[in-house]
Amino acid sequence: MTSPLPYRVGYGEDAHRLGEGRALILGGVPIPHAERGAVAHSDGDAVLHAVADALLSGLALGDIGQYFPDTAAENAGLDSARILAHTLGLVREWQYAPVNVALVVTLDRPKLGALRSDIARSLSALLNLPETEVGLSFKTSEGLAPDHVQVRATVLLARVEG
Ligand SMILES: Nc1ccn([C@@H]2O[C@H](COP(=O)(O)O)[C@@H](O)[C@H]2O)c(=O)n1
Ligand SMILES: C[C@@]1(CO)OP(=O)(O)OP(=O)(O)OC[C@H]1O
Repeated sequence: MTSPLPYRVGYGEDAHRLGEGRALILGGVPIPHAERGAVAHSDGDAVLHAVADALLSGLALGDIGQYFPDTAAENAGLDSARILAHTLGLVREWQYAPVNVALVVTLDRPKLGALRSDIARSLSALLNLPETEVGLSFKTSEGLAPDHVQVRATVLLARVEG
């Protein structure tokens, strides 16, 4: 399976409500001292969900909910790294590979700046990309949406031979 295009662009988003008693995991990194975490069927890693959706959208392969329904008991508490690994497998089947990713994480609290390199390193390992190809922006909602985490992700995919 492949397409004639040498490059394809993908875009994904995810948002989760923040609730007490939940861990906040972003890009595979548990965020220390987070007062609230993502309320979700899986582990709620909105970064990995947005990146996986961006990869799928770049190849017009739908979205993660089609592959990992939130109605399936076996997906409860799912490690989102498994969603990303499955998605990367589909990308490889289509003979593409990610070239770079660019993300915007909107979260009022906690501040994430001190964790930028931890999150970039984790994403770089999960995506098999150099850290220089993982762009991370953090934004507050300026108090407009204090009860949720939102992530937007773009990815460039390049066709690979064989
Ligand atoms: N969770 C967050 C949100 C933002 N930051 C950093 O704060 C700076 C100001 O953000 P604004 O939304 O007010 O523009 C900016 O440098 C962000 O990187 C953060 O570290 N963690
Ligand atoms: C990941 C899945 C599956 O566990 O559930 P959630 O963790 O709720 O996440 P979401 O981004 O809302 O949608 C995809 C789901 O199918």
